[in-house]
Amino acid sequence: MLKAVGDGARVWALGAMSGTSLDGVDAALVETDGQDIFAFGETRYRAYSAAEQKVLAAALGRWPGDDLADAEAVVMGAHIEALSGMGGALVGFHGQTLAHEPGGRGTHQLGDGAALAEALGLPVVWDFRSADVRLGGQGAPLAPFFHHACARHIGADAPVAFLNLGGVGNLTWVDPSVRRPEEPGALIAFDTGPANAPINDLMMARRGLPYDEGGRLARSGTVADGALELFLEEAYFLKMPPKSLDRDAFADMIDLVEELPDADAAATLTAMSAAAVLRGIEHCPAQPARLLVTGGGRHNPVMMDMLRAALDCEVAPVEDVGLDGDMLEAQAFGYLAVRVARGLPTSCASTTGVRAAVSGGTLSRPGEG
Ligand SMILES: Nc1ncnc2c1ncn2[C@@H]1O[C@H](COP(=O)(O)OP(=O)(O)OP(=O)(O)O)[C@@H](O)[C@H]1O
Ligand SMILES: CC(=O)N[C@H]1[C@@H]2OC[C@@H](O2)[C@@H](O)[C@@H]1O[C@H](C)C(=O)O
Repeated sequence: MLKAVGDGARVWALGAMSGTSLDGVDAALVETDGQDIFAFGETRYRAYSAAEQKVLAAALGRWPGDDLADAEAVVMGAHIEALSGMGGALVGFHGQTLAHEPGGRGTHQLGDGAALAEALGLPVVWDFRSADVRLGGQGAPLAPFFHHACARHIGADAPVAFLNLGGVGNLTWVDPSVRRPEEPGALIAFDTGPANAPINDLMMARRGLPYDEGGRLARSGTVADGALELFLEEAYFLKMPPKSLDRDAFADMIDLVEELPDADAAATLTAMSAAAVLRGIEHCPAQPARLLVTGGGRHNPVMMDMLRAALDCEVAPVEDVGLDGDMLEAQAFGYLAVRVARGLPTSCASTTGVRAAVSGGTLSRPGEG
């Protein structure tokens, strides 16, 4: 099987992502040779229960060596359930990010790829971020090489940008005329700032709800310009890419809206996330023809309207070009797994700041352990 993965032919790869919002595991099949995308296949979503989310939330900020047995059992159990029986020639297993300090202690994605390979009977590529960090990179974002393939897959003939609005936001500017993602000029990518995480935290603190469904609370409020201006003074926005963030890097921004009524606070946090994207676009070489939005934030019409009001380009969910915004990250790690199995790079200076293009990830085969 691995020979087939290694020989350059197209294969079906199974990708799995458990994002920073701790909602569940996304799993998706993608057919690729590690360069081009040929087809997208079955997808699955396995939600974490409230009890599992609690275990994972308690593990956030922890590092290898800490007692993480309960959290690891949650991550492994959910992935085995999600991925079993889906098929594919190999698996790309992101794991659950618990901590991310690329300039400090490193980056930590919980999950044991060797154990997953045993459980599924398939080769598993995992620990995608550590090698990049060891070589001086941010270890994130890693979806950009996949975004480059997506831009070519959808037939983009001008620069286009992908925006993922998850807990954190990340932006990839792609010039599809540059054939290989690691070539100069092909990509610029970085985390824009907070996206949904602060809004979710506010909703939980004030209303006991996980998120602002449809942006309804924000829609009924007024943006506090003073708080927005203070937020935009954050040094992060002036920093040139590449740059990346931990989920809670902006947790203090909730203090900026502490005195505001609920609706105004929600409107202001939503405006902050949109403004962070605008600042991000200013770091791109040119305004993209289109901003294609993926991740849960594309379901928030207030956030989408704020982006449309601030940007000159078309702002559309990735569904408009036939992609699946709930599964793009899972597909990305399936695609990246094939690149790792074939020794192709998964990040480079313009995506993570790594010294030289690197193929980041560990390959574990069943029967090795
Ligand atoms: N209908 C909706 N209305 C408003 N917000 C929504 C809606 N659906 C999802 N969201 C937001 O999107 C979030 C989930 O986004 P997503 O699944 O992309 O995050 P993630 O993949 O866990 O994060 P990351 O990409 O940072 O790892 C929810 O927590 C919520 O804030
Ligand atoms: C360290 C880590 O897990 N980062 C995530 C997180 O979620 C969004 C943003 O922050 C991005 O940097 C990254 O995920 C996507 C999938 C990426 O690597 O492209």
